[in-house]
Amino acid sequence: MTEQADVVVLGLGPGGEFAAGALAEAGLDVVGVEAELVGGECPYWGCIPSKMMIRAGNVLAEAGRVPDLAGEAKAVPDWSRVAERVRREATGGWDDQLAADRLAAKGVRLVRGKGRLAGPGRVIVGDRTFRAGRGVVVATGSGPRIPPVPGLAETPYWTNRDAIATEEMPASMLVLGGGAIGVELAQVFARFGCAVTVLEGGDRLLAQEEPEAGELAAKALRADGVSVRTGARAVQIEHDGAAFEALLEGGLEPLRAERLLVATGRRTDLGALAVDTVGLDPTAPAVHTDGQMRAGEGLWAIGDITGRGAFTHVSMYEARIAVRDILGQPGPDADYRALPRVTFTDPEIGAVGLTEQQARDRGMRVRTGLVPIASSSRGLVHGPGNEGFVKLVEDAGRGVLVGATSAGPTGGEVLYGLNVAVHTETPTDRLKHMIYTYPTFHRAVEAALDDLH
Ligand SMILES: Cc1cc2nc3c(=O)[nH]c(=O)nc-3n(C[C@H](O)[C@H](O)[C@H](O)COP(=O)(O)OP(=O)(O)OC[C@H]3O[C@@H](n4cnc5c(N)ncnc54)[C@H](O)[C@@H]3O)c2cc1C
Ligand SMILES: NC(=O)c1ccc[n+]([C@@H]2O[C@H](COP(=O)([O-])OP(=O)(O)OC[C@H]3O[C@@H](n4cnc5c(N)ncnc54)[C@H](O)[C@@H]3O)[C@@H](O)[C@H]2O)c1
Repeated sequence: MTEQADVVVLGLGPGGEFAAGALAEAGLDVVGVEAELVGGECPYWGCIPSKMMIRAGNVLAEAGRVPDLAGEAKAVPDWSRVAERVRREATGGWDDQLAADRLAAKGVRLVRGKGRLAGPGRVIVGDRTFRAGRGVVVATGSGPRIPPVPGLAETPYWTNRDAIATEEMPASMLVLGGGAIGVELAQVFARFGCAVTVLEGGDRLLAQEEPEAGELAAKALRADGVSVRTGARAVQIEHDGAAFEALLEGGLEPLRAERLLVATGRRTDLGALAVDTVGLDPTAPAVHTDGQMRAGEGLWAIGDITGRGAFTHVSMYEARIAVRDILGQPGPDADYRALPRVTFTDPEIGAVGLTEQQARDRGMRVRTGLVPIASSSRGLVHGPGNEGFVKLVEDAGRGVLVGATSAGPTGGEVLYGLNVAVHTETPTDRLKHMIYTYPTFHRAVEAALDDLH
């Protein structure tokens, strides 16, 4: 027998959980389908536990700066404290009962299981079929992309999930991929005494950001003892029961490590969702949507599955738009010009909008301004750990910022003002004539504006 609902939300990660709750609170009959844990990747194996781990590593690094600034401090890393905090405070022991109860309190009917589409407005979960009167929201997120390196699939490699859940700090770890996951976790593990090597196939870390950001990340990782190998690819991976061995392109000396973390990007599986039953391409890497997150008649898609940036804030942003649209409330289209992101290394690397190269590739006449944090008053005050920079990218034709990077001790927080500037297209001439608090890290923005050339 087909069960009726107004809306079925498929996947209850940050976007799906928000959408399901908001639609139910608005009075709709909502079924939320979740295959694993209500809350998705972010609270259990992503943002929250990884940032707790990073916080712990940063405290150790700060302790290491005490002798230069304040006297003596002895910090003895103990991973069990971090693992315990991740277990207790972040993930509740990887138990989603609280989240499930919260959703139920909002009126959502939670259905546990793997769902798939079965034609317009229809979702199958196990032996149950649901018919959604208003529509279906697809919010099934992404999983790790495992590269086809010979031998890798047969080894007990780690993904982010194993690295986040580990109770033991390995003696050594090889990280495949120098993107956000690779660099954040490499630094944490190194700070807890693990001998880490990052193998990045491209010519720099954080390839989606400014080259200066990749250089800074590499310098920071090396300072923590990480071996950073860019332009390096494994051609064969083996595991002998005790350790991994990676044979490298070019016949370079093989690398051995106790653990191997695969952090080479994310993937979606539209085939498994049977998107062909609603007329979409099951081989596509993402679900294409319009500005109101519509992917078809009575079909919305939000989060990692839309391919607009694998970030929790993108998923939540898109969820708000979809909720509004489903409720028939008018609102602006999704706008990704000022998409912000922060890589939570120490120093933090915040960025918004376009990189210099992306702006040039779009045919803009570009001016850039760049100032190191260390040369600012606040950088001087801060002392050790003051590495970073502010880089601005201006569309000189329109006199507005189209991109910016703020790297430094609080780079992610400094980003906020730049995010507003790019989003609102505030003329750079107006930005130049405002008052910047002294002595803050964000005051480097004023100097970078003066440096535009
Ligand atoms: C290590 C790590 C660190 C990260 N750090 C940050 C960060 O600091 N900041 C940030 O913004 N982002 C970060 N991210 C990215 C962030 O976690 C994701 O972008 C975000 O979780 C995506 O949300 P989502 O709503 O698309 O769904 P997801 O969180 O991917 O959840 C999707 C849910 O759908 C369920 N599902 C999938 N298929 C089905 C199905 N067929 N039926 C039923 N349920 C299904 C899954 O079980 C899952 O619970 C990090 C990711 C990782 C891995
Ligand atoms: N702070 C944050 O907001 C945060 C933190 C972690 C993850 N995330 C999100 O999760 C996404 C996934 O992170 P990620 O780091 O896995 O992916 P990524 O796409 O950011 O980086 C993957 C890297 O792996 C490299 N690579 C691919 N195949 C390789 C191979 N065979 N050998 C060596 N290198 C290879 C790529 O060149 C790339 O630089 C990010 O793009 C981001 O959206 C966000």
